[in-house]
Amino acid sequence: LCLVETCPSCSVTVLADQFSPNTTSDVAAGMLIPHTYPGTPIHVQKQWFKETFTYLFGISNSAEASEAGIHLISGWQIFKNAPKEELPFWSDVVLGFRSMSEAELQKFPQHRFGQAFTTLKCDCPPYLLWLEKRLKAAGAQMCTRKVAELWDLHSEYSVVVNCAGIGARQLAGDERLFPVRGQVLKVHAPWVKNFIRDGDGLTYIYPGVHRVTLGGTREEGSWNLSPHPGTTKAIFDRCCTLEPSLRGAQDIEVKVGLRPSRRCVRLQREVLSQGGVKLPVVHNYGHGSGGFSMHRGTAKEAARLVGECIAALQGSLSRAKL
Ligand SMILES: Cc1cc2nc3c(=O)[nH]c(=O)nc-3n(C[C@H](O)[C@H](O)[C@H](O)COP(=O)(O)OP(=O)(O)OC[C@H]3O[C@@H](n4cnc5c(N)ncnc54)[C@H](O)[C@@H]3O)c2cc1C
Ligand SMILES: O=C(O)CCC(=O)C(=O)O
Repeated sequence: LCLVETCPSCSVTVLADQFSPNTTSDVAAGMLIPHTYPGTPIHVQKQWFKETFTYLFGISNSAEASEAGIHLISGWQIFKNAPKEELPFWSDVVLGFRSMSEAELQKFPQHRFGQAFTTLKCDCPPYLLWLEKRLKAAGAQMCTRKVAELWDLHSEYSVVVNCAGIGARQLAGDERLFPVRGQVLKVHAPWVKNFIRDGDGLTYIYPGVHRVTLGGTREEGSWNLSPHPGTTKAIFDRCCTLEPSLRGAQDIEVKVGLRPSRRCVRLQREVLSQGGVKLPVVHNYGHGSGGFSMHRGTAKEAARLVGECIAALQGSLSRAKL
């Protein structure tokens, strides 16, 4: 969508073997809480987060908010021990970041420190459907197709953007990309209004418009997409320790997704070439635990790189004419 908006003269086709609701992005809680990519400078990560926050904040303040599933949400991140950094790099991007008061901490007797703030949340299938609707309205084609090799696209398209998530491991032959399995529960508990996140990142309660997401797990290297019943019970018990009223939650649905993890998001141009024929590719994958938190910022950079590819193609065409 960002590409269509940046380069309205491009004709865009989205190829995917799975669309919503069958992608990793549909499993996510969709919270805007950044994770740190060790291989990317912090100022770049902050910029991606800020661009994403600003974009979604605009939607949350518009008449589209409900259909897009975007809303502000307030809550607490709590710690048993003092956090490594008192002020995370994103503390001045979210709204009203502050230390929790003693009175607030009384709700969490096992935790001694906490941060309170307001951030944004995307309700995942509705947000993805809203993006898809806007893309189609802008004239983009959606096509269900598994791509075996990026090169297979060279005769049909001038530039390829690779946003294949964990699928990029095979598609781009990238062994630095690995799955971090996450199991979550989606439950009906409409009385839960605030988010609660244990600072260890393992246990979280994220209320959305219709369902509350309870998490979670982070299992590096696991490709197993089947829910594990023992893990479901453990997640539920951990969340009930933080928010005992969840014992009354109903309609528990279990979801598993594979976070496409890497030291840094791969946002890069590459030119594939065979027998003198060239295919420019822009990679935009490896968002790990932060795909929602960073998506608009990384999409803007990917769209800028596509602009460079188009300029290079136009340059070589005019040279060929000369
Ligand atoms: C349990 C869980 C909770 C999460 N919670 C959050 C959160 O609260 N906040 C946050 O910021 N992030 C969260 N994440 C992370 C987030 O979900 C990911 O970073 C994000 O979904 C990655 O998006 P993507 O578009 O790169 O990948 P995907 O959503 O997996 O999309 C990749 C697309 O490429 C297609 N594809 C792949 N290979 C091929 C191929 N060879 N041919 C054709 N199509 C192909 C797929 O079918 C799919 O359509 C969570 C992840 C999990 C697992
Ligand atoms: O880490 C969080 O709190 C948000 C959820 C998430 O990003 C994840 O489970 O990967």
